[in-house]
Amino acid sequence: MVSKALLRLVSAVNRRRMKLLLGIALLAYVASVWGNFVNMSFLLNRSMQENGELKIESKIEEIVEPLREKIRDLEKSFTQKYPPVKFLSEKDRKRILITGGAGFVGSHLTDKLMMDGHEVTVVDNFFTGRKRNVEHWIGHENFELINHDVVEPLYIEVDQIYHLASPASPPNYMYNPIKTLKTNAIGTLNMLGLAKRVGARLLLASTSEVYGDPEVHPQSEDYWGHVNPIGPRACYDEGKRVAETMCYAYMKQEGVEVRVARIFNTFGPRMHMNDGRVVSNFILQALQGEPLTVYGSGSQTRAFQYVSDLVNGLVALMNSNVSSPVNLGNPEEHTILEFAQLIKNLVGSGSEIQFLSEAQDDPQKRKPDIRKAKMMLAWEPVVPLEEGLNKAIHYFRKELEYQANNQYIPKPKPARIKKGRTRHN
Ligand SMILES: O=c1ccn([C@@H]2O[C@H](COP(=O)(O)OP(=O)(O)O[C@H]3OC[C@@H](O)[C@H](O)[C@H]3O)[C@@H](O)[C@H]2O)c(=O)[nH]1
Repeated sequence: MVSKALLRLVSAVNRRRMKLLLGIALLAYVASVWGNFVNMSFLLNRSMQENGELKIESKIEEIVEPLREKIRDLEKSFTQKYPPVKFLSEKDRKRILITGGAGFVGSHLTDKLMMDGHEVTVVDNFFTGRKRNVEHWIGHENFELINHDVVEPLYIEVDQIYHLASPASPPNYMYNPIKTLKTNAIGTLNMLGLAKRVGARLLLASTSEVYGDPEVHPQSEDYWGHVNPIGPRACYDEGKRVAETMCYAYMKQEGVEVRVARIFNTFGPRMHMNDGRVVSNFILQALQGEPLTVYGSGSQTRAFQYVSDLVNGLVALMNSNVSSPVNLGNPEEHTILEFAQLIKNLVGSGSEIQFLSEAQDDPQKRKPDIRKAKMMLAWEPVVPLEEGLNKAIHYFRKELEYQANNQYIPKPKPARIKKGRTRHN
């Protein structure tokens, strides 16, 4: 009896304990489920938040990255790297003035003389020259750019003057004939005056156009030429002829050291898109699928030199002791029609060839006799025509892209005389 009662008591106690234990276990379970739930929702919340933050961050990144790039570009332009420049001792370093130094030929000459280690001052009135042609030197300690018209006097200390300032393409020099005459006459007078004052040597960039429409072929330096003094080209032809006359008057009367380069047709990168000469016209027309405009029958001939050959010739002449005129050109002669075909092929263009009326007083044949330059300067052109043309084509292709990005594509200028009165100063 007693044992049974005891057993009941123990099991009753156990039952209660069991219930208690079960209760506690249940509570613990509920607590843990609740805990997990809270944890999970916290994690969920956090990941959602992180996700949102990531999205915002990537959005910000999208906006900021182009700005960062702009800052990097600006920093680069402040710490500009220049093309490599040789070091020259004080004794060998010259102070050189290049008039028309921002133009097509002038800017290539600037590059050469800067890279050779000289101090170069470029003077340009930016009629046909462009700052873009020399912008890669701006800020360099050996370089200076002056916006100045050579028709006005210039006072500066220099050892050598390369006098290139003048429009050179027929449409440009015919645009304002009086200004062309003033530039070549008064401009050259001013530069010779400067050369005399400071004891500098002056090289005149003369032209094959002093031979006019030649009756002698090929043209050597002793040919006096066949120029129409009142024709549309006279402002340039006669302007350069009088510039040559002035050089030799200053040499004989004042002892100024002069060099005269008679430059034949030249082409290459940095010709102006609006230049209007045959090479830039044909290349631009071929690249844009427009007809190649041949003036006259296309049987007139020219011989074209690449600009780097010319620049080497100019420097060789300046530093030589040859004071009489020297032809600088490539004697490989072609008809203009052959030339149009060659450019069409090199560009791979389907453009047609269009024959327009002949330009007045257009020289019918031209080819330099370069025996003098070969003998006295040990100079001759080395860049083959096709190689030079491919470089020019590459340049104009890039220029067209550049212009397209800037929403402006100029059309080549036709070599026609402007009617009516033009302004000049
Ligand atoms: O679109 C054109 C442009 C020009 N031409 C012809 O191509 C020939 C060459 O003409 P350019 O205008 O290139 O040059 P030009 O030979 O007439 O004058 C040049 O001579 C030598 C340099 O001193 C000067 O750069 C420039 O005056 C000319 O017969 C001209 O009539 C065309 O058939 N089509």
